[in-house]
Amino acid sequence: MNLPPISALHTDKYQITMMYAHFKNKTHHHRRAFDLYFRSLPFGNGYVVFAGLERAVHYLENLRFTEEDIEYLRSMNEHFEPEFFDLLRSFRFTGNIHAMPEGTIVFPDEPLVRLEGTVIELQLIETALLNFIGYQSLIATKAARIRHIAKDDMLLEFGTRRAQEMDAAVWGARAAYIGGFDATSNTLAGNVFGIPTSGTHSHSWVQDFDSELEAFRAYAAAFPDQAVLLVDTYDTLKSGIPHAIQVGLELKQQGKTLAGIRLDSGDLAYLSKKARKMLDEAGLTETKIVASSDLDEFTILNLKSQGAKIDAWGVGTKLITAYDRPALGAVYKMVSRYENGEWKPTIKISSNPSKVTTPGLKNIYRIVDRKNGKARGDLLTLLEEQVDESKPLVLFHPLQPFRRKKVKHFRAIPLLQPIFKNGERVYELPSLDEIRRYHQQQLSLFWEEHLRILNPEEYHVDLSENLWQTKQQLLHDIYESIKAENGHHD
Ligand SMILES: Nc1ncnc2c1ncn2[C@@H]1O[C@H](COP(=O)(O)OP(=O)(O)OP(=O)(O)O)[C@@H](O)[C@H]1O
Ligand SMILES: O=P(O)(O)OC[C@H]1O[C@H](OP(=O)(O)OP(=O)(O)O)[C@H](O)[C@@H]1O
Ligand SMILES: O=C(O)c1cccnc1
Repeated sequence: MNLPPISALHTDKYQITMMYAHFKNKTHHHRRAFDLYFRSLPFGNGYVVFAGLERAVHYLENLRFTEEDIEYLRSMNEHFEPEFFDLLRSFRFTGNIHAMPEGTIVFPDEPLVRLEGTVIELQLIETALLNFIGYQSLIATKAARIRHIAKDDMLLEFGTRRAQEMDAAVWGARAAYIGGFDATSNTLAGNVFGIPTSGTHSHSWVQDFDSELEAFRAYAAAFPDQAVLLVDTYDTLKSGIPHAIQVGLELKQQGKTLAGIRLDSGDLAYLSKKARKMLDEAGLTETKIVASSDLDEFTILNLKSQGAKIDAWGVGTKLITAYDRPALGAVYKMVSRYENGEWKPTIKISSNPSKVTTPGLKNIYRIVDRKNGKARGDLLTLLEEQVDESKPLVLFHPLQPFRRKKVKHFRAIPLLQPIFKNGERVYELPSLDEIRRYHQQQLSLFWEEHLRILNPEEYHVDLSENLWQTKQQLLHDIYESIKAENGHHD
C-alpha cells in the first residue's frame, strides 16, 4: 500500500495554540492520558463497527512538521517564538496507544482508543484521529446494517460520485468492505486496499449507439461472460430486457453466459420479478439481476418483503454519505494527568449525566458466557484491576447502580490492544480480509436482539465497582471544592 503522508497541519488551530501555550508555560512535556469514544449510537443501530485505525497508524508513524509547515505557522501568529519551531522540527509521536482492532463491535462510552503521551502530542493528533475514526466507523456501521438486511446477497458499493470528496470515497469504500460489502466501484480503493471491484455500464453507453441492441452487443463483445447490461435507458420491459435476452441468447450460442442485467429505476420489485420470469423463460437462468437507485437498508428490506428477485444490490449515496446520520460525534477527552510519579484521574462534568466523563486509565473487557459463547455485557475497569473469571461477577448499570446482575462461568476478553509503545508501532496491521473475518466473528458473539436494525435491545456497558467509586469520589471532591470556594467568596 502506497499512501501519501498526512500533513501535521491536518488539525484544528486550537491544538497548535495550546501546544504553544504549553511551550511558553514549560508544561509541554507533561504526560497526560486521553480516551477516544462516542456517546450515542447512529442510525438507531444497536452497535458501531470500529474502523479507521489503519489510517490513524499511518498518520502517527509519519507525523512530522516540514519546513513548509513551519513557515506557514510562522506567518500565522507573531507570538510564536523560534524555539517553538525547533520543538516542532524535532516533533515525533512518542506516546503509547491502545485501541480496538478494526471490525470490533463497540458501544457508547467505551474507550475505542486509549492514549498516553506528552500533552502537546496528544492535543495535536486529536482532530485527525476523530476525523478518521468517526467517519470510517460510521460508514462501516451503515454497511453492516445493509449487510444484515441483504443476508447472503451480493452488495456493491457505488458511492464515489456522491461522496463528500475523494478521501471519503476511498476510505469509505474500505469501511464498507469491513462492514460486509463484497466489492466497490472505486478502482483506486481496489488498487490501494485490494478490495474486489465491480462495474456494469452507464446510460451514456446505451445513448452512444444508434440502438440499444447495438449497444448491448458491443458491450457483451468486449466482456463475454462478464457483461451486466443496464436495461432501463428507454423502456425496461418492452425494450431493455428483451434486448438483453436477445444478446444473452447470442452469447449462449457461443457457449458464453450473460452475467447480468441492472435495473436502475421504476418499481424494482415488480420489474425484477418480471425480469426473472422473462430471463428464465428464455433459458437464461444463470443471468443475475442487479438493482440500484437510491437504495438503503430500509428500501432493500422492503423490496425483499415484496418478493423482489434481486441478486445483487448497488448502494451509493445513502451509504457513503451516512445519509441519515452524517457524523458519529466521536469525542476525545482527557482522563488522567501524570503528576509526581503517579497517574491522577481527571473528570469533565456536565449537567447531562451521560456526558460526565469516566476518569482514569481504563481497560475494557467483553464478558462472554462460556456456555453459549454470547456476550453478556462489556465491563470498564481501572487499568490496575484484574477480572477474576473464577468468581461470579456483579454487573450494574452505571447510571442506575441498583440494577444488578450476577454473571457466572464467563470469559473476560480484553478489547484494547497495544498499538504504539513509546512511539514505536508494536501492532501488526491485519489484512483487510482478516479484518472482515474478525468483524463477522464479532457479530457472532451477539444475540440477534442487539443486531436487528430497528429498535435493538440495548447492550450494557458497565463500570467495575472500583471505577464507579473512583468516579463518584472525584465528582464528590469537585463539588466539595466548588462549595468551599463559594464559601470563601460569600
Ligand atoms: N417496489 C418498491 N418499493 C419501495 N421502494 C421502491 C420500489 N421500487 C423502487 N423503489 C425506490 O423508490 C425510489 C424511486 O426513486 P425515484 O422516484 O427517483 O424514481 P426512479 O424510479 O429511480 O426514476 P428515475 O431514476 O428515472 O428518476 C428509489 O429510492 C427506489 O429505490
Ligand atoms: O443511487 P445511488 O445509491 O446513489 O447509486 C449510485 C447511482 O449512480 C448511478 O447513477 P447516475 O445517474 O449517477 O449515472 P448513470 O448515468 O450511470 O445512471 C447509478 O446508476 C446509481 O443509480
Ligand atoms: O458499476 C455500476 O453499475 C455503477 C458504478 C457506480 C455508480 N453507479 C453504477
